[in-house]
Amino acid sequence: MTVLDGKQIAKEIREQLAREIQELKLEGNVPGLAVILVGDHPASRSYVLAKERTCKELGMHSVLTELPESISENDLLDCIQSFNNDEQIDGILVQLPLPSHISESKVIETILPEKDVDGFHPINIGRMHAGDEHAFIPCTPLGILEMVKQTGEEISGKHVVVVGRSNLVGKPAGQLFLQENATVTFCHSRTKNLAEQTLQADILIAAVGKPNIITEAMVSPGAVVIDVGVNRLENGKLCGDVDFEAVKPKAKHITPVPGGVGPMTITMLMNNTVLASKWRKKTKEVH
Ligand SMILES: Nc1nc(=O)c2c([nH]1)NC[C@@H]1CN(c3ccc(C(=O)N[C@@H](CCC(=O)O)C(=O)O)cc3)C=[N+]21
Repeated sequence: MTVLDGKQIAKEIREQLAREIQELKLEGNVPGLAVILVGDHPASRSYVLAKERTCKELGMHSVLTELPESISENDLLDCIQSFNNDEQIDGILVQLPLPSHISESKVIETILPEKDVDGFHPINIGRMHAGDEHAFIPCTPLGILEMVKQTGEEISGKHVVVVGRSNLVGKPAGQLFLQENATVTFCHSRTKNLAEQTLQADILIAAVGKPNIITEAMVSPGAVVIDVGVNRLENGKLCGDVDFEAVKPKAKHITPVPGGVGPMTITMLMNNTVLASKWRKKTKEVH
């Protein structure tokens, strides 16, 4: 059994990215990320600050815009437009969730698809489903795939069971593994016998948002278990969807929370921003 160290894997990828960014800089191309935070939810704020810190650490250009909770939808859309038109900005991320008076889909659809490093724009979702190599793939699913690849386990032909079907994690994660030639099953709150499904998994991805929903009896021996849950307990501690201590002895590889998928997510955002910068530069050269 191995516990997959997301922090360490993320660090190695960031070192590689830092080298790539140095080379891009020599060509006069500095990847730039704009992060927009609406309101001052403490957890969102700390994620956003972590994103900015990582940008700086990698030598990227970064701009953080903090807007009040009361901002109108139109003013937020204008702010996005100004980054769409900003030549120094390759990637735009609007931290979710947004206040209820603002339409998330309007916001996402205002971001230029070429700068949508979250991979949430319908154009990128469509490109990803079509297997287009110029799709931005959402950061958490990308992080999950990287962690599974790190184990050296073959993915092709394996049975991946995804528990959770959110647009941000569950759905794109399943799609990504389908593209890697896995057989994919999606489970959710209406799934009849959840354990019957999860016991079929060679690779089990838990992305529900409920502490300990995946128990030891639901995991088959030797499975790879990826825990995407980010649950804040009353005592302030962070925990995943998997009963980690009980499942650990049964799994071949398992990710902890914290220190698993979370750190990979931010690193994949940096990866997507570097890609955005390279792709945009190429298009400019062609035209
Ligand atoms: N537009 C948008 N894009 C996102 O990618 C996005 C978002 N909105 N809204 C919120 C979720 C959540 N998310 C996380 C990122 C890193 C950790 C992370 O690094 N977690 C650390 C622990 C951090 C802690 O202790 O709080 C860990 O798991 O080790 C967690 C969660 C990105 N999200």
